[in-house]
Amino acid sequence: MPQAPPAFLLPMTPSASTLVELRDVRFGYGERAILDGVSFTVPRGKVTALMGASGGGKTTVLRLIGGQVRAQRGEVLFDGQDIGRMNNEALYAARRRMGMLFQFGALFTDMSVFDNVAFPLREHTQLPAALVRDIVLMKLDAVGLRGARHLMPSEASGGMARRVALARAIALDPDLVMYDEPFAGLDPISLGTAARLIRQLNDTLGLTSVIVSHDLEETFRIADHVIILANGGIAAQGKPQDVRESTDPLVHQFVNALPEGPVHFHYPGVAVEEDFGNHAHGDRA
Ligand SMILES: Nc1ncnc2c1ncn2[C@@H]1O[C@H](COP(=O)(O)OP(=O)(O)OP(=O)(O)O)[C@@H](O)[C@H]1O
Repeated sequence: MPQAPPAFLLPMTPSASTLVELRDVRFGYGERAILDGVSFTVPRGKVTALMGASGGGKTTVLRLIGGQVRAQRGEVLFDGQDIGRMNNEALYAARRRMGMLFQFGALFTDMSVFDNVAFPLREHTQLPAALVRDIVLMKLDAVGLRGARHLMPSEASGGMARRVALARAIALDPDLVMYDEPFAGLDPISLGTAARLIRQLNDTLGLTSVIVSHDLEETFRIADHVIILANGGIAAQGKPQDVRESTDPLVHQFVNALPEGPVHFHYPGVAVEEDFGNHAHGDRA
């Protein structure tokens, strides 16, 4: 009997409803696995929130999708193609379809708001200056900052800077936008504005959004799909309401922000009675 070809040789057909899929992914820095056996899908056209305790590997998932790191096992599919098996050319092409907004969305401080948003267009396209100008103004308009184009980043508030970074992230009309902690450090009003903007841009521009955030309330409000990472795997995924009502102890601890539960407050170490008053270990710290 002829043997079936190995799974990775089978052609992958992009799914109409899924833009990103992780299948049984393992990844660790060094020996320690940060993610082990992680599988989930990011539905096309929706806002997906990736949540979980600090250090649980959320940013690492974004880096796997962006191809900054490669899975040590399993597959990370973007529109049906395995990011981990792409050559540099294919990877750059895939990345051009992704907008990334990392923590505090660092702007180039020596460039105006306009030039910050124009940067990816000038860098990655041959568009004439007049068209670049129109696109930049359109993107700035989408985030409510067309009038602020001449400002330097130092003249913008934290919330405004975040919106400029967002305009820059969508400059090349990506299919996917990934946000790492888009609400960190924002006051409640700017936070609400940023959240609504993410939702609105997702829907009006036909994007797919992935948000890594610790802000439960705001994130649950705007997300269609929530994935909770814990202990290297997926603790829960589904509609925000379903996840909120989960009876799983770990998910319950997380969505109710309880200090104790399956996720421990203490970093693993020797027992407290072994550590205090015992100088035999010879620890200096
Ligand atoms: N470049 C690196 N080298 C070694 N370890 C790393 C590196 N980057 C991250 N880690 C470790 O990997 C784990 C997961 O990090 P990651 O940033 O993905 O978590 P996170 O869920 O995004 O955390 P947070 O919510 O605090 O941002 C952490 O324990 C972190 O210390």
